Amino acid sequence: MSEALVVKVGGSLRGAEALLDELAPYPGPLVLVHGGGPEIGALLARLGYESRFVGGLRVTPKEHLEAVEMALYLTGKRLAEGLSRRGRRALALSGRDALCLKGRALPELGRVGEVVGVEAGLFLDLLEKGYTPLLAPIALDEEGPLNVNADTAAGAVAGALGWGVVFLTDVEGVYADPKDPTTRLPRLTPEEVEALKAQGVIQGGMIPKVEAALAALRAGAPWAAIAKGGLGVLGRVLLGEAGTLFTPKAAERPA
Ligand SMILES: Nc1ncnc2c1ncn2[C@@H]1O[C@H](COP(=O)(O)OP(=O)(O)O)[C@@H](O)[C@H]1O
Ligand SMILES: CC(=O)N[C@@H](CCC(=O)OP(=O)(O)O)C(=O)O
Repeated sequence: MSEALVVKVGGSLRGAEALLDELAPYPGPLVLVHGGGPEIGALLARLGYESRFVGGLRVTPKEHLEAVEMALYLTGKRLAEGLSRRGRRALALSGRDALCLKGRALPELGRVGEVVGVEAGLFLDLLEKGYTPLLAPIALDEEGPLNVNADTAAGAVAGALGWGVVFLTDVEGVYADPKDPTTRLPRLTPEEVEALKAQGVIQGGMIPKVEAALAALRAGAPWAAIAKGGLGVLGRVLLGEAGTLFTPKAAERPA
């Protein structure tokens, strides 16, 4: 239970003490990627901006980008402090640090991007020195910063490292009925995901999450899982007792 993991910490979970209590003592190496959707939305609203989402992605005009970064970076620093206070020394970074996330713009969404390059060596160097990297999902292209969905960023980082990835969120996994937590699907293959998307079962913020899980597999991650944040979740995911597990083929299980 000390496998190296990428863990994505989702919007609804930040500030939850239980999550920090779960992540801080995890015995293996962790690279963390955090979101900040609610914080970004709140800051944009205070500035009088409204957000529009397309396929679960926030349309980000250039004039919104500064607020997106400010909200994400404060979120990251708070998380880093919380983990560090619990004995896991964490450094809050973004793709602008050491140019560690390279992006490609999706111009129809403004300054939104996908990830095309990950400087995985930086994360390994920090881990070797005893620091846990905690990454905000901002990537760079030649014009500057891009707002990347945090699930997308986590999937790319997991692919580059070749590690399993757990997307922690506010639901137990993918549900067959989006409103009914008793309908959690314990495992999904890429083919099954496509069918659920076509049926409209996978909606909203769950779309970039499952797409990130599948992208991680394509990029080299051995497995990916979506699970609800809380005490004990990482161990339960690794035992196959919690969450929705994604593998390239139905027969494969995490190590
Ligand atoms: N089939 C589904 N199963 C579970 N949740 C779903 C499904 N389709 C859509 N969702 C929604 O996706 C949300 C998780 O995505 P999101 O809010 O973006 O989380 P996070 O902020 O943690 O990244 C859930 O709270 C739920 O409302
Ligand atoms: C392009 C895009 O949608 N970026 C996201 C980045 C933060 C994020 O993904 O936060 P959660 O994990 O909390 O949803 C956004 O602006 O909300």
